[in-house]
Amino acid sequence: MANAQIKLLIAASGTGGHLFPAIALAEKLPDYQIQWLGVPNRLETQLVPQQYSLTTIAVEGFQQGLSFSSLRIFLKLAGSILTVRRILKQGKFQGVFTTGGYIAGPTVIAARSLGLPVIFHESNALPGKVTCFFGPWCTAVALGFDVAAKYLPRAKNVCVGTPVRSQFLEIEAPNTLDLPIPDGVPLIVVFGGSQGAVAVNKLVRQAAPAWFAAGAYIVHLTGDKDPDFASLEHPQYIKLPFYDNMAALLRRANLAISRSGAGSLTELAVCGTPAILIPYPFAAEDHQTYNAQVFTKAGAAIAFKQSALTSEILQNQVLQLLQSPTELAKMGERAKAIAVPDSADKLASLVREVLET
Ligand SMILES: CC(=O)N[C@H]1[C@@H](OP(=O)(O)OP(=O)(O)OC[C@H]2O[C@@H](n3ccc(=O)[nH]c3=O)[C@H](O)[C@@H]2O)O[C@H](CO)[C@@H](O)[C@@H]1O
Repeated sequence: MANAQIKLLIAASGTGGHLFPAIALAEKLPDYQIQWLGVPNRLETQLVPQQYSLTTIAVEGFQQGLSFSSLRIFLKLAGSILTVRRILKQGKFQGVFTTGGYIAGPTVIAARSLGLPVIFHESNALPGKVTCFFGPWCTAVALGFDVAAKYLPRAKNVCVGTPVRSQFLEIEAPNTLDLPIPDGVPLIVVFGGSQGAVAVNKLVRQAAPAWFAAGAYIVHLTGDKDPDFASLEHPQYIKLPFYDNMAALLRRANLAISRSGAGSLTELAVCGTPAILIPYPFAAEDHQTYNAQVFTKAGAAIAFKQSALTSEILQNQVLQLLQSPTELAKMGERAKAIAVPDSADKLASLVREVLET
């Protein structure tokens, strides 16, 4: 089969953690015809259309328990399945790739009911409900962390790591940081996933004066929903709602303070950045705690439960680490040991194996 004729539907929607791995995969398949399936008003409407044609459908997740609302969502799901079936048939697609989430349900059902292969990527250490339910029906389930396999005993699992954006694989990235950080000063980078983390932001602002006094600079990526965005000003403090050049920033950072979404962790590993992790306490099935455990067990990060963390504890932990560059370097090395820098290649090989043989 000539590759030019292979048509792949990518169903990836919502946050950076779902979109960036799918974009990284798509970039490794330049000979494929790729169409994107997403949801209106989510991040894909900003990130995808520059490169790929995007079709959006309305999907929602089920709430706990049965109610009129779940009946409405069930009818919507049935409608979405029919819509995706029509897209797949009309477009003559040969297969589907998805990174999970709400959009994966109707997409997997539609594709499998038409006999089409599905490759599902699950980036978290604890697979989501959608992955556990639909994984066994998929042709292959690609995993970000190998510990996830034990939760998917009936799926055809292949551990490939999680693909990162191409900027993380460019050797020149360390020199492209366009922020005024002097050479040689300790740099702390704070970020809370693709949407920011207001609770972490608050703790960091309270703890920051002692870090400034210790000579550290802070780049604080707050997200765009922080009501106190403007409340801290300091010559050693740079605040931004969002920053694109994460590879250069994480490589320059001496320490990161972060949520433990799979995308963020994968990038910390690829950059060898030591981290303090504060898992998002309301993430589905507390999966960010499981992600963080992969890094704490490896000695690559220190994790705190948000409910037990005060600004004093955070302040002292950071000061202690800043005074121990050797320990920070060791943590960075251990983070690098977890990384799978060629993950996008591995995932692309898996897609090709499924669709071309
Ligand atoms: C709240 C929640 O449930 N989040 C989930 C969501 O990811 P979510 O997108 O929230 O978080 P991730 O850590 O996976 O990804 C964040 C991404 O945003 C990027 N970034 C962030 C800030 C910034 O200024 N610039 C920037 O580029 C990071 O570099 C990273 O690539 O899906 C992931 C994959 O299933 C899960 O592991 C996360 O737990």
